[in-house]
Amino acid sequence: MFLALDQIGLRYPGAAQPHLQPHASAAAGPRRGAVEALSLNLAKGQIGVLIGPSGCGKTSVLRCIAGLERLHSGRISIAGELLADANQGLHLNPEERRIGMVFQDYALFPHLSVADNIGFGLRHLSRPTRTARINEMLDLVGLAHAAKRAPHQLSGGQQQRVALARALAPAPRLLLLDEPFSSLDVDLREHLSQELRAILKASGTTALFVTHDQAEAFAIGDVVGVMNRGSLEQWDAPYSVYHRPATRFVADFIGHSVFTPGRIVQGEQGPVVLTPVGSLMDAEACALASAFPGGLCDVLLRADDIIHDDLAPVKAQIERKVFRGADFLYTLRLGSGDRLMAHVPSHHDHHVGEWIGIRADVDHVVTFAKQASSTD
Ligand SMILES: Nc1ncnc2c1ncn2[C@@H]1O[C@H](COP(=O)(O)OP(=O)(O)OP(=O)(O)O)[C@@H](O)[C@H]1O
Repeated sequence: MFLALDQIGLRYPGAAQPHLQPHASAAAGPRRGAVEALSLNLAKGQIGVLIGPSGCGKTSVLRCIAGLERLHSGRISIAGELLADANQGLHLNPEERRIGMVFQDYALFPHLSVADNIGFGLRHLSRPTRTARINEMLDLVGLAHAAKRAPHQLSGGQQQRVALARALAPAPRLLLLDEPFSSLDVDLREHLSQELRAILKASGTTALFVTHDQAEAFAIGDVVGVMNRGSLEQWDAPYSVYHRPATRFVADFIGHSVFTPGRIVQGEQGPVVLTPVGSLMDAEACALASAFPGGLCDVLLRADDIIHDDLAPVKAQIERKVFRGADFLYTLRLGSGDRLMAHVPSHHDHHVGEWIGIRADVDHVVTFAKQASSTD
């Protein structure tokens, strides 16, 4: 693998990090670090994305790779070259790693033109080579017309593209991007995330991107990783992270979903999960009844899995609704008391308190061991 993180750990000197262990007690074991035994791989040219709640350690992982933090444990290599190894006490300095970084604040030099910003890391090159590379980067990010402008004469999105071009200009082996679009508005972010992916692919750049935004993660990443409390809970294709969450945390964190009580029984064509919204089948991947005591489990039901259907025998009462443009996100309560969520096209504008017909249309049945409270 091109980029390999092997069981890396990071502890900030003197940091108590109490919120990393909200229920900490002597029985909870040793103090957790900001990053704990985290492993991941990226192939050359792949784009990886890390997402997770605030404080879970995403930025810390990037800082370890960049060489801004020393590893407490584990090792990091690029193309087989060790950059850091806690056991050997090896730690290459950031400038020795040939890694580019793009941050949330574009950190452009205000007194330099766009072209000179992009050429900043190329001062060791001859003038013609440098100019050619700057022009190549300007074309890549679609800013050839703005070469002579100052950064303040550009929009936020354009400035971020200059920052990207500047980071790519020295042809880093790896590009790290830490929430580069977080100060931009939603429409622009969506546009830029597609553009970023195209630029990274066109230049064959291997990249690791950090974001809070799931839509952005899915739009950009070849591989998406979900972090929780310093650990990586899943590192997988975006489709799998959404449809085949490896842990309950990932299932809960990604998308709008609830866990509802279910019971797995053996049907003629494979396991069937009995739920308050009907029987679900996924012969290929559903857990067997024997996976849980008595077949009792919690079933993941995403808002996309619940279809509003007036003719459906199962009825649910609308508790809350949020208008999202193309659809409403309804929070529904069944007669049994179980809660569900549903994305319903916005022309189905029902009132809070109304009962509507629903049915489940689940392609991938995901089950977990039962927990005491399974409705939220
Ligand atoms: N320099 C530091 N010294 C001590 N603790 C730190 C330092 N930097 C980060 N931390 C702690 O390490 C943990 C992980 O922080 P990090 O910034 O990596 O998380 P994050 O997932 O990137 O969060 P966010 O999404 O809010 O940026 C947090 O508990 C944070 O408070």
